[in-house]
Amino acid sequence: MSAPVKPIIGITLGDPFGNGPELTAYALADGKLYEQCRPLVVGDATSMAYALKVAKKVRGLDLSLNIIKTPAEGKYTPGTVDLLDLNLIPAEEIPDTLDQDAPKAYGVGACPLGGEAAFSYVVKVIDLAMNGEIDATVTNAISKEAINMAGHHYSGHTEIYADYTHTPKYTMMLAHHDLRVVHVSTHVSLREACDRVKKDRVLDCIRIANEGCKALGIKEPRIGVAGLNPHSGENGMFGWEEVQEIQPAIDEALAEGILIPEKKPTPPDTIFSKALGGWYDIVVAMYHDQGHIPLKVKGFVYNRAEQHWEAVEGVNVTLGLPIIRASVDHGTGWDLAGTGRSSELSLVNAIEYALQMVKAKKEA
Ligand SMILES: NC(=O)C1=CN([C@@H]2O[C@H](COP(=O)(O)OP(=O)(O)OC[C@H]3O[C@@H](n4cnc5c(N)ncnc54)[C@H](O)[C@@H]3O)[C@@H](O)[C@H]2O)C=CC1
Ligand SMILES: O=C(CO)COP(=O)(O)O
Repeated sequence: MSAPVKPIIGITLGDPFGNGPELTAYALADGKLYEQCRPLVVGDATSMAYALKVAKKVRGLDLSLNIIKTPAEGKYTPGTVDLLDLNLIPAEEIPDTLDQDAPKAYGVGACPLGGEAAFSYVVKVIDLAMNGEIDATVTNAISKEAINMAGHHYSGHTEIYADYTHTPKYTMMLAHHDLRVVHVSTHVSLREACDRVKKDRVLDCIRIANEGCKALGIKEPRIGVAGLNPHSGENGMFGWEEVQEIQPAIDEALAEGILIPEKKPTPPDTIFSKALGGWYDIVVAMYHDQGHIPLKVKGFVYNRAEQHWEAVEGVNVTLGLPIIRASVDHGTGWDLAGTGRSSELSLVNAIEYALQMVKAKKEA
């Protein structure tokens, strides 16, 4: 019997002056990954080649680069990084500090060149997935400032993916192992976020959260729905959104058979402690930081005495798309990018999540 065909996971390099290239080198240095999938990097050969040299210098890793034009040309064997080269970053644009004892941060930060390249990698990987040439996509961090400097007016990957896949209803999920959260709104001001707490959007997010958990193989997802105001408003004393918008959305979701154990908005200050205690498979948060802060408090662990991040874990998944997208949940890490001292855990988590979704999709 022939071995099953392994899924191709398209991984974008992210901003070429950010941490994506070196994290990709570290994640792909794990030969075991190749037992489960065929990783295909979408980016620039110049950036990847420099990151491989950093990986060799800092961690002693010996990886070779296979520059290809189509996914079919990949070797997909441990020790080789297969890269679809979009050829947008000239080698001389990459600050080279390899002759020093420890490589220094690029120090370039957000710029139109990096933004244009990062945006192009994302568009390319979406295109490959939409055409069925790859099975899932995983993204490294882009800088919102840089893509906007390059003239691409999006607030992040989520909106780019939604636009290029023509998806009207979607939401951002963050996950740290079994702790998951989706967001009613993301990159808008806090004032605007409050205005966006509307029954229809909350209901859409509950439905997408339910389907998203099923896409991860969870048969009967249990959903916690956060309130917006302190103590969920105390029946209008501290705001009416729970009464006027969130409860009606919950009632409709319950009528559709969706499992919301508490049947009402849960006070936001305790919902994540309950989620950690196993009350829900996923939480619906009312705005960006309500969901992001608890997930990053759990996933980002800083050792102040030794002055370094011990863990930067967590995954960002866009739910509601016709294709699979999982991502690191940290940013470009400008202060460390280029030094080889960033942690690849979040990228490894994202690849694992993408594989879990590919498997659940096949079994559905
Ligand atoms: N997934 C994405 O595409 C995201 C992109 N961003 C972008 O990243 C840029 C910088 O944003 P910041 O708010 O500074 O967040 P950041 O996550 O880049 O950095 C926050 C802190 O975490 C550290 N850090 C980040 N990733 C790390 C890793 N893998 N290993 C070790 N330490 C790590 C950084 O060095 C910094 O001290 C912005 O332009 C923003 O648009 C921010 C969040 C997510
Ligand atoms: O900035 C992020 C989370 O705050 C990541 O957003 P995107 O996944 O949309 O790029």
